[in-house]
Amino acid sequence: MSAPNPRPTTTGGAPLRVALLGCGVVGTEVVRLLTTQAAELASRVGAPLELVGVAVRDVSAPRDAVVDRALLTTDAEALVDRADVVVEVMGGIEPARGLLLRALRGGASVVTANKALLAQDGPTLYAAADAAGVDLYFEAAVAGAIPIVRPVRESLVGDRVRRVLGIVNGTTNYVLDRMATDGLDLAAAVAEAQALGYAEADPTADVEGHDAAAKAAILASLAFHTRVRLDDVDRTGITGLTAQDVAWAARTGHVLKLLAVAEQVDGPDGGALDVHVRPALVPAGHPLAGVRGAFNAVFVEAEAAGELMFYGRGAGGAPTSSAVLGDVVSVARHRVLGGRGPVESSYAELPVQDPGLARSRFQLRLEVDDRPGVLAQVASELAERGISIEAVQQTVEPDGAAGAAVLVLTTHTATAAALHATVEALRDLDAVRDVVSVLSVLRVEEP
Ligand SMILES: NC(=O)C1=CN([C@@H]2O[C@H](COP(=O)(O)OP(=O)(O)OC[C@H]3O[C@@H](n4cnc5c(N)ncnc54)[C@H](O)[C@@H]3O)[C@@H](O)[C@H]2O)C=CC1
Ligand SMILES: N[C@@H](CC=O)C(=O)O
Ligand code: NA
Repeated sequence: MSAPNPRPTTTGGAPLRVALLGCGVVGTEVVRLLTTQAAELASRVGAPLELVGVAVRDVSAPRDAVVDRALLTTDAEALVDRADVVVEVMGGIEPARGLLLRALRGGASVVTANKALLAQDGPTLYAAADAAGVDLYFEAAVAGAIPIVRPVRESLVGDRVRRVLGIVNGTTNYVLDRMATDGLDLAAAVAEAQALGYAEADPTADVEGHDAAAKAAILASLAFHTRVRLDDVDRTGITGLTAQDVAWAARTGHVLKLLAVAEQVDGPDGGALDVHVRPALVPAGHPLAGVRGAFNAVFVEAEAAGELMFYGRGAGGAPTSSAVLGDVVSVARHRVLGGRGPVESSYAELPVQDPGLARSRFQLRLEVDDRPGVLAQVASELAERGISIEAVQQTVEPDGAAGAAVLVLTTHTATAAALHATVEALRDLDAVRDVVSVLSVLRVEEP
């Protein structure tokens, strides 16, 4: 028989009071798990979890039957004040920020799925949690159900992460997948993602890359022990992509994905961070290319561990509620047993690199005059700026303009600044009718 636990309990087995802020797609599923798994959760925590209230905007709005209407309140502050654990799934900056600060300063532990808030003002929340000696957990904020915050913050903390590559937005992955496989247009695919509960309240946050940028900032902060904020992330969404871009990706052996990338680049004093979100051409054989629908995946390259991939459902009420409940159990256990979990560290304080200095391979698609000497002119503009060409493909499209050819150039690694200067110069050439697209190509590390 094992010895009795010598650590003091803070509750003596009394129920822990849980307050839920927000009862939408995720909140409803959190209520379902708290209700249907109550007995098992109590065993895992060492004390019952009692849902003491659910803060909503409108108590009379229609709700899933699993939500006990007697728990609904519009007085979120009063609810926060009588909770041991506050679960925030309302989203947005205010009033979520004020409520979570109130909770932390009052000594409650906090679980949140709110990546927008963490990426904008995480350090204020972390400081409040530190000052009060309580937990602030947020596994659901990055890649939904996939355990990635905990692995990066805890499991890999003894290693040195070099690069994190993520498909971290389910909506945009769903949209790109539907465009590639079913020929849907962007608006129709976004409407489907909204109906399935993947999209943010304002889906612009998804398609313009803000949601992925928030997750990139959180992952970069954890992986590189540096405070990276939303504004530090160089961001491009998917609204500029066309059906042709998606089709050409396939023709050149790639799949178009919206990637969130955080990488430590070499340089003096430990180097700098390149943190960006942008559509990228992923070679069809890379594990990230096979991530379909609303699934997410985060590919981590670490010095000792090598390559790791975390894959699963990154959006949707039920998957996200799994991550929320995992955190609720962790913080509740800490309250029962005493102590708190690992906290953020930002000792490295690496600067974030100027986006113009970021290096990538690129693919340019041009519409050019189909006549002798044009390829040489184009190649000379690249050479003039030190950009080396890896591959060239030229075709005359059956439905193309008269006398025009499509030229697809893939470059070796170049800086974004050199590439953009080249694109401007190409646009000025008489023989170049249009620079139709400029896309990054994922750099694949040799094993
Ligand atoms: N839906 C998903 O797949 C995922 C969502 N998240 C995050 O979870 C959070 C919630 O997302 P969803 O449930 O999808 O959003 P939702 O829009 O379905 O639900 C949010 C709920 O909070 C309520 N709310 C907003 N402000 C309020 C206030 N001041 N007082 C009381 N209630 C208020 C809204 O009326 C709504 O019912 C967001 O931070 C989101 O980014 C994270 C991972 C996945
Ligand atoms: N809107 C987000 C939800 C999860 O964070 C997404 O589409 O991934
Ligand atoms: Na997660």
